[in-house]
Amino acid sequence: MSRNILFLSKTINSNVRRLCTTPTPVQKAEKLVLIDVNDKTGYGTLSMNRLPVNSLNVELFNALSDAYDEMEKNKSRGVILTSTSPKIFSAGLDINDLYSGDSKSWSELWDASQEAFLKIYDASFPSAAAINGHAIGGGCFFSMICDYRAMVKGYQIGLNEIQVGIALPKVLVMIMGKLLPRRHAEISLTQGTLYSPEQASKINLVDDVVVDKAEAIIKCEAFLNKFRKIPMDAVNTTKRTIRREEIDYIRNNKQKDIDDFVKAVESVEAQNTIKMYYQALKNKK
Ligand SMILES: CCCCCCCC/C=C\CC(=O)SCCNC(=O)CCNC(=O)[C@H](O)C(C)(C)COP(=O)(O)OP(=O)(O)OC[C@H]1O[C@@H](n2cnc3c(N)ncnc32)[C@H](O)[C@@H]1OP(=O)(O)O
Repeated sequence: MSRNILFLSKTINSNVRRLCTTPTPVQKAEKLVLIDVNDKTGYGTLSMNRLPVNSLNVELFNALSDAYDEMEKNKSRGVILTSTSPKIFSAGLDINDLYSGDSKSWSELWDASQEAFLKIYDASFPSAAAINGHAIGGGCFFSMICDYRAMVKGYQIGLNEIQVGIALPKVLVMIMGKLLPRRHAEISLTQGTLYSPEQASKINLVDDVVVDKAEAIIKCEAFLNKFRKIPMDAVNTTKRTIRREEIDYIRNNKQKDIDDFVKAVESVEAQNTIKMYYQALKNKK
């Protein structure tokens, strides 16, 4: 093919691609959390759908909160939290927002994250995480606040905030400190360790290691089924006793917790590290 024809063919192909992919104004935006309720079991599967990596921003936090509100309204028997991505549960906070934000946008981000945290952690039904891919930073955290975790082999999980340059927010420390044996929590939080599912299961970070998403869903359903014969009021009262410290901390210190987060993100050291981390992520290909 001559160079001119090759150029023409590339141009046509790229125009056709553009015509096929450019959304028209009438097209609806994709929902950030897809809800699928199983009529037989009464369980709702909530799939995070902010592709490619389900990075957590205000809109995704709000969509999670709204989905939980809907589950509460419909008297759900349980939720399975997962993702539509074939290989990522969630890559944590949106690094673009950490990199390019300001104190107002970081306050809004943390405010929305607190709301989503409370909806999930203080829900009146159990949540099980089907971790079908990498669960990093906030992605790991949102699986940790579910009542159960099944994770697919071959991916990584952990709270790596320290590597991104952010001092660990208090509620993350509280929850990891309760879930993991003390020594592992300390190492994990201060070094930002990422684990394979097999390693994570040895330190209580995940409950079961599975081969694929289908098996993760089966395990989650089996976990939720355990509550079918137990009165939910008794379960919820007990759960709230266990979780009171973290819930009260956020409810009673909302603004201080937001201020602490903003302070941690806006420090010069954190911003330099976030910038380097962001650039390394973009240059890795
Ligand atoms: C009240 C309390 C509530 C608490 C709420 C939350 C607490 C949160 C606290 C902590 C902060 C964090 O979460 S910091 C973020 C930590 N996350 C990470 O470090 C993950 C970084 N990403 C990766 O390691 C990898 O991308 C991956 C392993 C997740 C996937 O790798 P893969 O090779 O499959 O894909 P790419 O790396 O090519 O990524 C595709 C695409 O996505 C962009 N990307 C990835 N991660 C993020 C992110 N976190 N934010 C924004 N964008 C992200 C990446 O740059 C690629 O973009 P381009 O295609 O444009 O290059």
